[in-house]
Amino acid sequence: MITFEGVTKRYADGTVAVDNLSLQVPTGAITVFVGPSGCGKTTSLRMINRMIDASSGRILLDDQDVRQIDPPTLRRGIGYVIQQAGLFPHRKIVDNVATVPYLLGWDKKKARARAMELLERVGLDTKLAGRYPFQLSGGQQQRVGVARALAADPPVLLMDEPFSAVDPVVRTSLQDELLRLQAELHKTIVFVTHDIDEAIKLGDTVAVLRVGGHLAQIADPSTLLAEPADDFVEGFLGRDRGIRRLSFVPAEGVAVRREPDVPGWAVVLDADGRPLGWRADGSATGASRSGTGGAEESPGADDPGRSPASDGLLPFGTFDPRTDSLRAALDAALLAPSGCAIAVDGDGRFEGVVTRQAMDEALAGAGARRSPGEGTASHG
Ligand SMILES: Nc1ncnc2c1ncn2[C@@H]1O[C@H](COP(=O)(O)OP(=O)(O)OP(=O)(O)O)[C@@H](O)[C@H]1O
Repeated sequence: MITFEGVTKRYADGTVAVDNLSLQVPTGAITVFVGPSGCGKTTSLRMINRMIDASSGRILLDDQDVRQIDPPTLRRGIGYVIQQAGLFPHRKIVDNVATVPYLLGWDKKKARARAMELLERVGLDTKLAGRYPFQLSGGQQQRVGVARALAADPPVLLMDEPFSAVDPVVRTSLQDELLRLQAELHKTIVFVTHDIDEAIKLGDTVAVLRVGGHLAQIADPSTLLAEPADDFVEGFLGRDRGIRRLSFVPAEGVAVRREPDVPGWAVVLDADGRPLGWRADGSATGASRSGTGGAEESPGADDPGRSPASDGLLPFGTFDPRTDSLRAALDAALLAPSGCAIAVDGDGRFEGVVTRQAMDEALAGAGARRSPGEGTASHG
């Protein structure tokens, strides 16, 4: 746990970057500091590892005031990742990653072995180990930056806009990779961004700051979207809050009808029981059977030369009620001409359909729930 207790930072020119900030960063989870430019995010982050010292107040790492720990010792337990990775240009990738182990006096072989392991962990081909930073793409360099921060296995990771210099596609994959890593490593991560969507995707807890280093609100993303504390937070969250919040409501509560049809429409399955598309009732050319597991089978299902379109099938959307969010279920419904989502298992096999009424009820239920900790659906 990292605790800010009435922390203020006044720079030499009198600028108050952070003003009486009090908040808690829970152990083993991702806490995001988000807010507009100049609101004191970076200053707050850097006070944790004492790259900047607070003017007043205290920051406790577990129960110890960071001012009582000398900076090199403190930073050994705190990984740090910055925008554009900040790699040493004249060191090979493997040696960049092994920087902290070398500083800690590990022998070269052990430090390099650790570096290779970490390159794999962050999704990089170990063949890149012998290259120099300029020979890597921006996204690859960011992954190296994350690997380097993790090298000495610090319990705390500080990440300052680490993904903001890469294009949106690479950024999404870096975010996904961080969530995957965190599910294994359970580090205490403080992540700074000005992008509210990134904050909502990555944060277990999101602290919204306003200019002057004031805490506007701290909450889990679902609560933040449902109950912004004031107009500033509401404006910063942007539009579509209601829809975005559905990402945090699990789809498992949605009623699934086991039969493969709804009034006017039938689901057509292939021989393995995977959906091929919707067919309007009355246009069916195959034998129409109903009942659990008795979906209508497409006449062209086993013929790879025949596309669903050539069988007159219409688009469909699927979701897995065990792992997906209500937003994914709603999206699946919106993709279908029937207006109904198709539930599938982990192998993509048909399980049932969600009638429009069932979807309405699920959405109404989601709207009624306002308490934190309501959902465990995966982020995004
Ligand atoms: N060394 C400094 N001396 C004086 N003022 C500073 C110094 N560093 C930062 N500031 C000011 O402190 C305020 C907070 O800066 P900080 O970098 O913490 O904000 P930020 O939220 O991280 O901004 P951004 O998103 O633009 O990076 C800003 O007004 C900034 O100009």
